[in-house]
Amino acid sequence: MRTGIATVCLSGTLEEKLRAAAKAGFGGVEIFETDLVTSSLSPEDVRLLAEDLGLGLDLYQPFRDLDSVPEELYRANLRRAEAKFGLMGRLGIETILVCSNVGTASIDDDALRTEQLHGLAELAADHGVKVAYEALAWGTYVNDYEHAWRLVADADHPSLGTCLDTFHILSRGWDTEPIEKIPGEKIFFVQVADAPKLSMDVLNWSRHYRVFPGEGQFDLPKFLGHVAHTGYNGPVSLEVFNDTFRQADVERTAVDAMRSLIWLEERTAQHVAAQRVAAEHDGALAAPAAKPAMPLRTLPEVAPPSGMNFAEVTAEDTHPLERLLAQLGFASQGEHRTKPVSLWTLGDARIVLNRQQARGVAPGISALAFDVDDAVKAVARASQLKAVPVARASQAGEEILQAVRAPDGTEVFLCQDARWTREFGGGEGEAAHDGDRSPSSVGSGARGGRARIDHINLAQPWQHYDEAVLFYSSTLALTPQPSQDVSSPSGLVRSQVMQTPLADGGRAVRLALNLAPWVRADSVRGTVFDTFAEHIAIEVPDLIAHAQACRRRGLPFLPIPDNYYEDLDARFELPPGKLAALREFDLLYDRDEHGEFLHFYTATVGSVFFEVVQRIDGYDGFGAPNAPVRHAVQHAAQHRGQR
Ligand SMILES: O=C(O)c1ccc(O)c(O)c1
Ligand SMILES: [Mg+2]
Repeated sequence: MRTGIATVCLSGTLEEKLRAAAKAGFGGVEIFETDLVTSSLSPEDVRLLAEDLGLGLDLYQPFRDLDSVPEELYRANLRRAEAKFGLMGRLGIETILVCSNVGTASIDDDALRTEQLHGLAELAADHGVKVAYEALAWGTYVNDYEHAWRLVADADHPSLGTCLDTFHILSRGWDTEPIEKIPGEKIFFVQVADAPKLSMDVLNWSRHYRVFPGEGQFDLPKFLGHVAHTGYNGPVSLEVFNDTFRQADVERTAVDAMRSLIWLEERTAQHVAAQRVAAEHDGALAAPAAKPAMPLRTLPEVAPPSGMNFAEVTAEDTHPLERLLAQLGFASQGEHRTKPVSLWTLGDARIVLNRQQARGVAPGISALAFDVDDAVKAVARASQLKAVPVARASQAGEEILQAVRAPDGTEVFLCQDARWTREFGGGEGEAAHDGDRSPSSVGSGARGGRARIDHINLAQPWQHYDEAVLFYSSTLALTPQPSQDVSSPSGLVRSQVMQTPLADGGRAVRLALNLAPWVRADSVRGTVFDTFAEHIAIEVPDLIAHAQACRRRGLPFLPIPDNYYEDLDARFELPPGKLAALREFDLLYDRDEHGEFLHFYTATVGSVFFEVVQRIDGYDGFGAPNAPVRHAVQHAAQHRGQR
C-alpha cells in the first residue's frame, strides 16, 4: 500500500513537514496550498527537496469552488486553475484535488456541472494534469461521493477522476458498499481520516476534530476493503485537520501518523481475508471475492496480554517508597544481583524500585510490564509499529527482558514469565501479612485469593492523548473504552481506559490514561511528569481486612471528606455498619450492574501513589464517581505541601 500524508496534518514549515514525513517513512505527500504559499522555498526547491528525501509529491490541494457557477465566474475559475496547473508543472505534481463548491455555487444543475468539470479536464489535459473531484460533506449541491462519481462518469474525460475521503463519506453516514462500483482507474486519490463520533456541524467537526486511523470511531478497514476491491492501487493518504496535531512536535506526530496507516493496512488485510473466507463459505451463493490489486501488509499478530507482570518506579531515593510498600503489606525480595534495583511483592503483584540513572528524579512510574505468549513476537510487532526497542545493559547469564519505549518514554516490557525475579535476593521473602490473604468472596481478579496488579493509571499530556490510545491498542491489542470526563480542582481530566476483554468474570489487564491539560506537552517520563500524580492499583481479596492491617502498619491513607459519606448514604442506602467501616478507614465505594467495588488510596510520594481495590461479583469499573473526590483531596494536600 502506498502511504501518504497531507502537509496540513503537521506543524512547522513546509520543509520541516517534508523532512518529518520522509523520516517517518511515508511514500508521498499532498501539498496543501497554504503550506506552499507561505514557504520561502521556490516550487523548484520543493521538488528537489522531495526528490532528495525520496518523497513523492502525489497531490496538490485544494482547488475550491469551481462548479455550479454562472459562465463568467466559471471563466475566471478556469484562469485561476490554469495558473495552478503551471505551478504544478514546476513542482512536478501530476494530480490536483478539486473539491465540490461550498462558497459560490448558485446553480443546481448536474448537466452544467458535468460540462464545467469536462471543460476543466480539457484544460488540465493540455497541461498534463489530472483532476480528482471530491465531494465535501458540506458541499452546497454536491456532498455525496456517489453524486461526485456520477458527475465524473458523465463528464467522461480521461483526465478527470474522483477523490474519496473517508471523512466526507463516513461523517454523513453514506453507505460504502457502492464504492465497489467505481472502476479503480477512475479513483484518482484516496484520503483517510478517522474521527470521534461527535454531534456538531460537519464543517467544524472536519476542520478541527479529525484524528489518525485507529484513534476515532469510523470503520476504516471496511471502507478501504471496498476501495481495494475496485483495483485502486494509488496512495492512501492521511488528511487529518486537527488543532492539536498542528501544534504538536512535527516528528512525533509524523510517527504517530505512520503508525496509524500501518495499523489500518493490517486491519484492512484482515477484513479482506475474513470477507474472502465468508465468501468461500457461501461459495454456492456468491463468487469468491477476487484478491485486491492493492498489496496489503500484515504484522506479527499478538493476543491481548494475559496479565500485568510488574510495574517499575524510578527514584533517586527509594526509602519513602519502601516504607509505603511495607505498610501496604509488600515484602522485599531484595536487591538485583548486579543492579541498583529492588523487588517488592504482595501475592502476584510485583513492584520494581529502580535507582539507576535516577539522579534528581522524584519517585514516578517508569515502566510497565505485560504478560504475553511470545515476547519476541510482541516486540517485533511493536517495532514494526514504530516503537523503539529498549536496550538495557545486562550481564552474562541474566534474564534478558524484551521491551519497547512508548511514545511518552514509558518502558513497556513484554514478559513470558517471572523468571527474572530469580535475579533478586537477600530480602525477607514472601511474608504472610495479616489480612492479605484471608479467603473471601473473591472478585474478578485476586485469583486464588492472591493479590495482583489491578490497573495502572498513567498521565498523558493532552497533545499526545490520541497517540497513546493508538500506541497501546495497536501494539498490545488493548481495547479502548469510551472516555469519561472527571472534574478536578485544576480542570477536567479525561480518563481513557484501555483493557483486555472480559474473561472468567474479570480482566487480565486494565490501563487507564489520564489526559490532564496541565501536564506539559514536552513532558518526558521521569522529568516533569511530577505535575500530575499517577498510580498503581493492587487488587486484594478482602479490602477491609487489608485496610485494618495497613493501618496497624501506619500507612498514610488519603483522607476522605465526611460529605462523601453522606452522599454515599443518600445514593446507596448502605447498612449503617458498612457505612461506618468505610468512614473509619477512608474507604470509597461504588456499585455497577455486576457487583460492588471497595477501594482506598495512599498519600503521594513524588508523583506516584497506590490504590488498593476489591472487586466483588465481577464489578467492572474503576470507581469513576469517586475520582473527583480523590482529585480534590490530593489537590488540597499538594497545596498544603507548597505553603
Ligand atoms: O475543509 C476543507 O476545505 C477541505 C479541503 C480539502 C479536502 O480534501 C477536504 O477534505 C476538506
Ligand atoms: Mg479531503
